[in-house]
Amino acid sequence: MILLIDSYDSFTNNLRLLIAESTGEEVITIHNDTFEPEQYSDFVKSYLPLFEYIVIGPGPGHPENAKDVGIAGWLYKHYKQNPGTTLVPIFGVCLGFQSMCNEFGNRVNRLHSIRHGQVYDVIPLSDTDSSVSHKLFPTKEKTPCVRYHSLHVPMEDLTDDIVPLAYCDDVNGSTTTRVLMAGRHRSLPIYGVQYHPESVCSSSGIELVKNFHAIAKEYPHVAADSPPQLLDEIRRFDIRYREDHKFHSPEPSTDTAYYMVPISLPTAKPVAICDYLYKKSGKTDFFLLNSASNPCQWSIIGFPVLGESCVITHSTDENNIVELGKFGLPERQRLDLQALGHADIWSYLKKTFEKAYIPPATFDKHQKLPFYGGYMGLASYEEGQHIRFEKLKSMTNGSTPDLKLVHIERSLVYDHENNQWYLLSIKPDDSQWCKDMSDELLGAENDGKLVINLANIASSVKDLAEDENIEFELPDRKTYQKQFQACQEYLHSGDSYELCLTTQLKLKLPAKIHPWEIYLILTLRKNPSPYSCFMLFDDVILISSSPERFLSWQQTSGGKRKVEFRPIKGTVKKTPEVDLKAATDILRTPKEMGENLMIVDLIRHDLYLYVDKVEVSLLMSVEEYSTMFQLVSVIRGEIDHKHGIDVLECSLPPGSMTGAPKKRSVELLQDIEAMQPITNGGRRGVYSGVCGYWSVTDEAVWSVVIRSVFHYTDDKHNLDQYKLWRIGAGGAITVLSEEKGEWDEMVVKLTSALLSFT
Ligand SMILES: C=C(O[C@@H]1C=C(C(=O)O)C=C[C@H]1O)C(=O)O
Ligand SMILES: NC(=O)CC[C@H](N)C(=O)O
Repeated sequence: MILLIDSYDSFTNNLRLLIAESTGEEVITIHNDTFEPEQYSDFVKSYLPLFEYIVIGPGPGHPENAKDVGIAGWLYKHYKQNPGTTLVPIFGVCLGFQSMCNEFGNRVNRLHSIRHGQVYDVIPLSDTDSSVSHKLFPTKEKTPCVRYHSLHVPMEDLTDDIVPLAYCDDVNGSTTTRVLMAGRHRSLPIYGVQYHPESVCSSSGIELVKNFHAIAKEYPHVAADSPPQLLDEIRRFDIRYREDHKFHSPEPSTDTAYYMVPISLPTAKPVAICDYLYKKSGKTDFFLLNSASNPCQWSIIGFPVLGESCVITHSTDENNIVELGKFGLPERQRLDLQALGHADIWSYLKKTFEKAYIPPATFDKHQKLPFYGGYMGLASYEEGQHIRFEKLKSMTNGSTPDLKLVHIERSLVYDHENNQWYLLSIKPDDSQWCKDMSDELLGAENDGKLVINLANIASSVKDLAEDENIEFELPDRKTYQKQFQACQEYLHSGDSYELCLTTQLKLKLPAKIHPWEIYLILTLRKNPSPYSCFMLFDDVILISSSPERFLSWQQTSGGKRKVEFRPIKGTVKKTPEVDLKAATDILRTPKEMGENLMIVDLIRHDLYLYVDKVEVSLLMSVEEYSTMFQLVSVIRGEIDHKHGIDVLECSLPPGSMTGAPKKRSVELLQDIEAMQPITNGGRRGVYSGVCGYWSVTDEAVWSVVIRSVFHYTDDKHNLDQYKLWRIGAGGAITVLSEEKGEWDEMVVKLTSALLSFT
């Protein structure tokens, strides 16, 4: 068994998998603060003998801050003070390595040229130690490896205790500096590397771990035969151990009554149908998830039933309450989650979903569809992890709606590739509605009412900008400059490697403008995108034109789930001069590729929490959108014992919206973003969260809420004749960023939504 100590990095699970795969051993991962300082000595006595060796992982911060390293720093000290005893070998990675050098008398300084997500050749030095027959670097071969560090241990004045084992050449203009990349203690079984062998772009990670494994085996320490109860105890400390995560799928039921017919509406596109229904009734009691272009094949229109369909509301302002209402009715039932036996809203959702679950086999005799009914809705940024709720203020007069899900039993699903519509209902005894809806649509099609050219719809909508009462307020530039500086300080101090700094724009719209008009203008005319949505709840309205799919999961034939993330990171504005080729040249530079790589490694880590096989199937591909070019990667895995919703829960907020490492970055961003008063204590709300669907068959697609406008009906800033709409925008700040460039990128993104109103 191997112990991995995590210092809240966003790459730790990648390291765990690398160790497990290279050695075939069980790896127990604990946080550096899983034990309190007064328990450290007991920990060493009771648990340490269970392990063949310890890996001390990377993380934010500086080894001299006791809080940043926790038990890891103490362990090195303990080894230093007890050199004669039998010690369990240690392997330190990045912060874990810096911490080792620091404890043995070395300074840890800021790097002259900070490297985050950059590939460098690691060059081994000869190790003359003849007491061990294995070496960390047995050959002199250089290997390209990824660096994520702001700090380093100056190589030129290493203490005698530390033997350098590898370095890299860092070229800066005309000067080349050697940066220490690996070392070992002169006499104790402690080794370490400064780079990240677990990154997807590092070579020879497996060999490195195997070499250390062989070295560790030569030390006299032999892992004790462990009493099973001690093993059970330590496994419970593992960061993956979660008792409440079991999910019970019911047996396939054979008597699910449902209705599903393909209908032929050759001219109708999803927006045309919604627009037809809106024009006819003046109402928008539909929820639309629309894919105007690749890479999504499907669009879904959900029809909640007035006064019947359940709407789930959760606010992080009242974390322990879930509210249940009926679509279109103001009454809500308030339930206490703890009293119902739920640890949190996610555990409630899982239990509620189990009751609604219909195995995909039920629909086998029909066309396989992504959605047969289920939930449509959104989760805000604050529904994700690491938010410090005590600092937030509500955006509304009451509590801010953070999670909204409407249960959909009636829907229309459109297959863009085959131009085929499906009408569905899983509501019992619903054939009359199905017949009426189908007659209505076929009638409209025959009468030519769905033969609406999308361009015509778009141009028939009055340009919102003609309404001179529209006002908007950009984020304050001076404050943004301060925010940018604050980010730079944290990137230089080693607290973060990338910070996705975001701001919000206040948009005052006359109350008479209908949200559907905004949807038409935004998604048809101004910013067509693959993941647009229209969601009108009674307390929050979301109109999104997102290019970024966050997470999807699908069932496979063996009852497992295939999950896929599609992060975007790296942005270039489209201009007459910047075409695909020019954009590719700009995006294939260390700055943009480093930004993307950091998020790819972070998402691999999020996914590896529950999944043992993860692959990066697309790395930094340049994609073209309406107003910009972006770098896109795809990360896939297959989950066995857990479910898609577990992956969603543990990977929110989306890494592309936080930066890395996620926990520290979210905490820092909350304070930095609070400098702009509109954010109410660094609250992002719906922006930066996710929206999408979760089918009763347990398949789902969630996109990132960006390039979107949203409105809280009870927003603190609403005025009598005006509604306050919000548009969020931001971008990843790295040490290679310039303030003006980042401000401009943020404005381009704001503008992609704001264009609808100007
Ligand atoms: C933060 C936004 O976008 C995110 C940041 C990106 C970047 O830094 O390049 C790209 C896509 C999104 O993940 C936004 O659109 O507001
Ligand atoms: N990846 C890491 O562990 C980084 C260590 C340290 N915080 C630095 O920035 O240098």
